[in-house]
Amino acid sequence: MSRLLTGTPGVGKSTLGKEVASISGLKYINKRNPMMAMMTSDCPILDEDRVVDEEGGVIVDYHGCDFFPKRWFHIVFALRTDTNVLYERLETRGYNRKTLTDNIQCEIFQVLYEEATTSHKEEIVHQLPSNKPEELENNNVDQILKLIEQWIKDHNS
Ligand SMILES: Nc1ncnc2c1ncn2[C@@H]1O[C@H](COP(=O)(O)OP(=O)(O)O)[C@@H](O)[C@H]1O
Repeated sequence: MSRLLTGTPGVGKSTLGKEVASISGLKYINKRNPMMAMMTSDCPILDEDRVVDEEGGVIVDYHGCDFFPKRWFHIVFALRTDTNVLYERLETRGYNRKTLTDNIQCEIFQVLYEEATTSHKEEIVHQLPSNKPEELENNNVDQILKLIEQWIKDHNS
C-alpha cells in the first residue's frame, strides 16, 4: 500500500513524512531513495517490486503526482502552507528570487493540490495545513495515521 505526500517545496513533506514513518513503521521514500528512480529531473518512477515487498507499505514524498500512475497511491496527502510562512521558509533555504517567486505562485494557485485532485479520485486526496509545529505534532500525524487505519479497515472487510 502506498501513500503520497505532495505539496510545494517547503510545505513540510519530508518533516512530516519522516515523523509518520518513525511512528508507524512505514518506509519513507523521497527522490534520494533508491526505490525512486528519476528518469529526468522531473519524472520519478517507483521500483514497484521493492515497494510491494515493504510490509505495511510506503509513504512517498514528492512535489507532484502527475507522473505517477494513478494505481500507485491509495491515499494522497496535500500539504498547504500560508504564503507568508512559506516565503520565510524558502528564503531561509537561500532560494533565489525567481525560484522563490515560482514556488510562492505555485502555492497561491494551489497547483499541487489541483494536480492531486485531477490525477486521483477526489475522495482519496486530503488537504492538511502545515504552518505551525502544533499542526504537525498534534494534528497531521494523527490524521494521517487515522486515515490509513480507516483505509485498511475498509479494504480488508
Ligand atoms: N508544521 C510545521 N510547522 C513549522 N515548521 C515546519 C512545519 N513543517 C515543516 N516545517 C519546517 O519547514 C521547513 C521545510 O520543511 P520540509 O519538511 O523540508 O519541506 P519539504 O519537504 O516540503 O520541502 C523545515 O525547516 C521544517 O522544519
